[in-house]
Amino acid sequence: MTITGLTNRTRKLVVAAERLMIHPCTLATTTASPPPVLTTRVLFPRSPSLNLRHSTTLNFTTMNTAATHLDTIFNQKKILRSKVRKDLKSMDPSLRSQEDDAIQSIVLEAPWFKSCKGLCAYISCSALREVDTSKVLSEILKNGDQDDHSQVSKKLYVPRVEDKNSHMRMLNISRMNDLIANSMDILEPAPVDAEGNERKDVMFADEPVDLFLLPGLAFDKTGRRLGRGGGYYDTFLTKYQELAKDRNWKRPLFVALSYSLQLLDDNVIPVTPNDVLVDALVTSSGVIPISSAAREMDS
Ligand SMILES: Nc1nc2c(c(=O)[nH]1)N(C=O)[C@@H](CNc1ccc(C(=O)N[C@@H](CCC(=O)O)C(=O)O)cc1)CN2
Ligand SMILES: Nc1ncnc2c1ncn2[C@@H]1O[C@H](COP(=O)(O)OP(=O)(O)OP(=O)(O)O)[C@@H](O)[C@H]1O
Repeated sequence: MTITGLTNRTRKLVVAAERLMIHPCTLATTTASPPPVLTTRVLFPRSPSLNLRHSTTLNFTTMNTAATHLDTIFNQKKILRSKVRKDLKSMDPSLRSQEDDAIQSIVLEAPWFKSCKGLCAYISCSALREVDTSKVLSEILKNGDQDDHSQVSKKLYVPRVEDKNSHMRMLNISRMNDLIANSMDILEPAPVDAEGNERKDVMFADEPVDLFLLPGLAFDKTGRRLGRGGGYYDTFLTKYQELAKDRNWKRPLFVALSYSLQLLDDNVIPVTPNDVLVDALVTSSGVIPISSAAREMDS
């Protein structure tokens, strides 16, 4: 069997399984509750026949073992997502609004935010109980005004889902009116602006972005992030990292915004080799720098 002819989902699984063989991932043996967390390293033998770049032949026994392991991880993610969604739904609304304000003030005051010239940020969706980004976004767009010189003016790119195959683009907007609700009720930009011009896609921009503000369901202090399961962000962040490397650009900072209840004990969040780690978290208590890049930016 060859890699060509596989469905998109199977191809993703094959690539993840191949990476799993090369970089065995950590499988959390407990889910969201209860701590303490014990983690098991699951080791798979390396198999030269699994390097798809050099061979199109798959070793099915090894592939099946890896696929079963991945299925277990995806199931654990699913269970954890349900638990966090439930916790978010029962979060006290006044606590939520306090945390929304605190997190956004911390972002607006952070040196890495103030100095950034371009960023990709999510448009928060209250139905999904995501940390609010509306104040941050309106501050950025206000800075686009010619009369406002209080901060470095920033180019803002926001997500647009193109299809169900984890394909998302980040398109430039200059006002909130540029947005319309999609089928998931998330605001996103139309591909063309009011004048009929194609919106700038960050993957084709001449200038890099310095920062990503990331959504998610759960996070930990080692940089793990549990998304909503679409694979949109992991796919996008991996591609953007490759672009930055090809162009010799500084890698942007990946910063996730988290309510306190979304910050879980270290290593409880199951991960696969495709999951991209974040550099820092912002909670209502402050910035949690994780990577060395984040520690440098925060000082
Ligand atoms: N504000 C925001 N925009 C975003 C994302 C996001 O997480 N937040 N995305 C990040 O990928 C992409 C869209 N992906 C999404 C994936 C799932 C759901 C969603 O509604 N999930 C439901 C469960 C649906 C189900 O299980 O069938 C939920 O989480 O409650 C929304 C957006 C791009 N834009
Ligand atoms: N059992 C499975 N086998 C193969 N692929 C799966 C399985 N379960 C989920 N996937 C796919 O893996 C991809 C990544 O899922 P993952 O759980 O890592 O997403 P996520 O990190 O929560 O999402 P995001 O990156 O958007 O924040 C998705 O495209 C999903 O369709």
